[in-house]
Amino acid sequence: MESVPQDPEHEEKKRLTYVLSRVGDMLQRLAAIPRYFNEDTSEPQTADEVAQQTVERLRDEQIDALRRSQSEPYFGRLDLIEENESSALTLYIGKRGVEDSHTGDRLVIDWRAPIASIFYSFSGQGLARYEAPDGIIEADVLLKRNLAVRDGQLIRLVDSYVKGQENLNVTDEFLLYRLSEHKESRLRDIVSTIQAEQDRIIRADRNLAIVIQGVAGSGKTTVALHRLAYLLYQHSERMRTHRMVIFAPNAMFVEYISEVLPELGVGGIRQTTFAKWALQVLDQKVALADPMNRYERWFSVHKDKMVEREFHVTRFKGSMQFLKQLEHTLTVIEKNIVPNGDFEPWDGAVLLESDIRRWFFEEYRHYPIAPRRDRVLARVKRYMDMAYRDVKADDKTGSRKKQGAARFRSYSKKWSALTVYDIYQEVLASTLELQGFAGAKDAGRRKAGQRTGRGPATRPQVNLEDLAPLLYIHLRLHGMGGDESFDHVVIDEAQDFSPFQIAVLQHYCPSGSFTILGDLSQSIHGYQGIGNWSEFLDRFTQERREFFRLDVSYRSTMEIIEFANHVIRRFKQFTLAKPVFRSGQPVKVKQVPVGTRLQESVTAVKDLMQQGANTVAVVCRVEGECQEVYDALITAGLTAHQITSRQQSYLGGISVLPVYLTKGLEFDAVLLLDVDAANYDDSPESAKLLYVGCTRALHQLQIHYTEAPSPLITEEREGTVSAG
Ligand SMILES: Nc1ncnc2c1ncn2[C@@H]1O[C@H](COP(=O)(O)OP(=O)(O)OP(=O)(O)O)[C@@H](O)[C@H]1O
Repeated sequence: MESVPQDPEHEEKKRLTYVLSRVGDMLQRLAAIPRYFNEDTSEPQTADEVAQQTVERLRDEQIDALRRSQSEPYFGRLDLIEENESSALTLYIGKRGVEDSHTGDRLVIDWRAPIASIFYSFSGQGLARYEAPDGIIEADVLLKRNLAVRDGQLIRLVDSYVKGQENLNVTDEFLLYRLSEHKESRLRDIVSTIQAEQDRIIRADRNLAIVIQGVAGSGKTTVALHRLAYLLYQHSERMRTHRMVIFAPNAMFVEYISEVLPELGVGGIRQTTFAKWALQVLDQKVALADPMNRYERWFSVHKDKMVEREFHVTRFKGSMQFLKQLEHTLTVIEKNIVPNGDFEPWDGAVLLESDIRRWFFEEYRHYPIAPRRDRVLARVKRYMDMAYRDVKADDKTGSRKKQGAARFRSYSKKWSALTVYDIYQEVLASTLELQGFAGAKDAGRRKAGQRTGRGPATRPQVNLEDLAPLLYIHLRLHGMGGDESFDHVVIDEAQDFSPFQIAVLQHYCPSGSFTILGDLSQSIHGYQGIGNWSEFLDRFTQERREFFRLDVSYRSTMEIIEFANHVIRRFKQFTLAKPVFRSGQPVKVKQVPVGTRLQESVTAVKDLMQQGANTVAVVCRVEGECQEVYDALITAGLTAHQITSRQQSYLGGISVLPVYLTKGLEFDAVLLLDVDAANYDDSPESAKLLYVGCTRALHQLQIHYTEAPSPLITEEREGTVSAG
C-alpha cells in the first residue's frame, strides 16, 4: 500500500504548479494558431468556411475551458487501488477534464466521469464501487482530499479520508467552510461538495422520470442543474443541449440560476417559464393576463368571497378530470367533423360522402385533425378542378366555375372551424356549468377570455392555468413540430404545477426523461398545484420513475432552520428540514411601533449590511406594501431594488419584495416585516408563506411585527429566539 505523503501541502503546491504550467503551455499553443475566420464580421459562404468556423469555435471553447482551469483546475484528489490492480492511481478531480495534449496524460478527471463518483459516494467504510461502462468496479480508497484552489493558489487542504487513520467525518469541515462563505447574488455550482444523497440524483438513470421532494435549501435546484451537466456528458449522443429545457417559476428565477450551467461548461440549454414556452408554442395567439391584481387578492389575509371559487376553478382546470373532458370533446369534434352529404360542385358532378370519409378516417388518419382537414379539403378542391376540365368547353360564361367555387366555399364552412381558443372557451363554459360552478358560462368567458382591446385582431387574455388545456387542444389539432420535442425536461418548483401541465409535457418529451423537483411545504400556489407527489408519479410506469427525498438543508444556519421548522411544526403534513451543523446568530424577533415601522426597517437593513450581508431581502406580506418600504430605503440613501410580479429581474444587493415572490431565491440576510397575527394567521397557507420567507436566509433572519406577533412564531422555542 502506498504511504500518504508526509507534507501534503508541499506536495499539492508542487502538483498545482506542474498542472498550471501544463495548462499554460496548452493555452499558449492554442492561442498561437492563426485565425482565419472572424465571426463578428463574416458569415461562412462555402463548406470549407463552415468547417473552418466549426474548428475555430471548438478551439475557442477549449481555450475558455483551459482559462477557467487556470483559476481552479481541480477541487479534489482521490488515491485508490482498483480491483485486480497492484498499483495505486492518483486522480485529481475538477469541473472539467484536462488532458495534456502532448503526453496524453490525464491531468484532471471530469467530475462527471464514472470513477469520480467515488469522490462523492464513498462513505469511509469498506470498498468503494463505481459503475464503469463494462460493469461495477470496486476500489480500495487510500485518500480523499478536498482542495480549495482560487486564482491558481492553493488556499485550503482538508483530508476527509485517510486509510488506516481514524476518520472523523471531516467532509463536513470542508462543506461548512463552503457554506459559511457569503454568496454572490446568483446561485452557483457545488461540484466540490456534492453530498452522497445529491450525487445519487445527479447520476440517476437517463430514462427515468425522477421526482424529488426536498426541504427548503436542500439543493434541489442546484442538483437539477448538475444533473443536466451530467446527462450531457454521459449521453452526448442522446441528449442535445437545444432539446433540454428547465422550467423555472418566473423570469427573475431564470436570471438567478443563469450562471450555474455556463460555469459547469454547459451552454445553450433553454431556461424559461412554462408560460413563456406555452405562449410561443401557441404562436402568441393568446396573451397572459397581468397576475399582479390576482396575487394581491389571492395572497391577502382577508380574501374576498370570490377567491375560494376562483381557487376551485383554477384547480379544476389543472385536473386530469378536465383533461379527460377535453379529450372527449376533441374526439367528438373529430368524429363529427366530416359534414353530412356528398359534395356536388354543380349538378351532375358528385363526390360521395363515403369517399371523403375514407380519406379523412383512413388514408390521412395519421395526421392531426387540422392538417388532416386541410388535406381532405384540398383534395375535394382538386376533385372539383379535375371535374371542371371535363365540362370547361361547355362553360363559356364561366357560371359553372363560379357555382363550383361558391359551393366549395359553403362546403368548407360546414367543416368546424378549428380555433384552439374558441374550442377551449366552449368546453370550459359547458364543463364548468356541469361541475356546478354557478354562472359558469360567464365566469369561464371572463376568466379565460377578456380580450386585450377592441376588435377581432386583439389577442384574448388568459391565465397561467389556461395554458396547459390550450396546449393540449393545440396538440390534438395541430400536432407537434419536428423540432418541438424535448430530450429532457426539468421542472423546478413543481409543487405548483398541475397534473394537466405534466401530462402535456409528457407529450412534448416522449422519452419520459424528467427531473421534477419541489417541496410540498412550500406549495404556496396550492390552488393550482398538487397535494401529493403521487399525482405526478402515477403518470409514469413503475419501471420508468423514481422518487427521491432530500431532508437536509444546506442553505441556512441551524438557528434559522429551527425557527422555520417551528413555523410549520403544527402541520403534520409538512416535512421538517434537518440542518447541517452550522451555527450562526439567533433569529431576531422585534416589536416595532406602527409609527416607527419604516424607520426600523431602514435601521435593520443598515445593520445587516454592516455585518457583512451582500444581499438583503426586505419582505412584505403583499406587493402593495412594498412601495413605501422601498421609498423609505431610497430616502435613507440606500440602493435598493423593488421586485414585483410585473417586473422581475434580480439584481442582488437590497431587494424589496412580497413574500410569495421570494420563492427559490436566497439572501445573506432576510428581514420579514409585519409578521403580525393579522397578517399571518395560524392557517397552513400563512404558515407556508412565512416558512418560505424564513428559509430564504443564509446567515441572518430578522422578524418585525407591530401589534401582536403571528401565532406561528409565538410558542415556546427552546431558546433560539431572542426578542429584540
Ligand atoms: N452539497 C452542497 N454543497 C454546498 N452548498 C450546497 C450544497 N447543496 C446545496 N447547497 C447550497 O444550498 C443552497 C440551497 O440550494 P438550492 O437553492 O439549490 O436549494 P433548493 O432545495 O432548490 O431550495 P428551495 O426549495 O428553498 O428553493 C444554495 O446556496 C446551494 O449552493
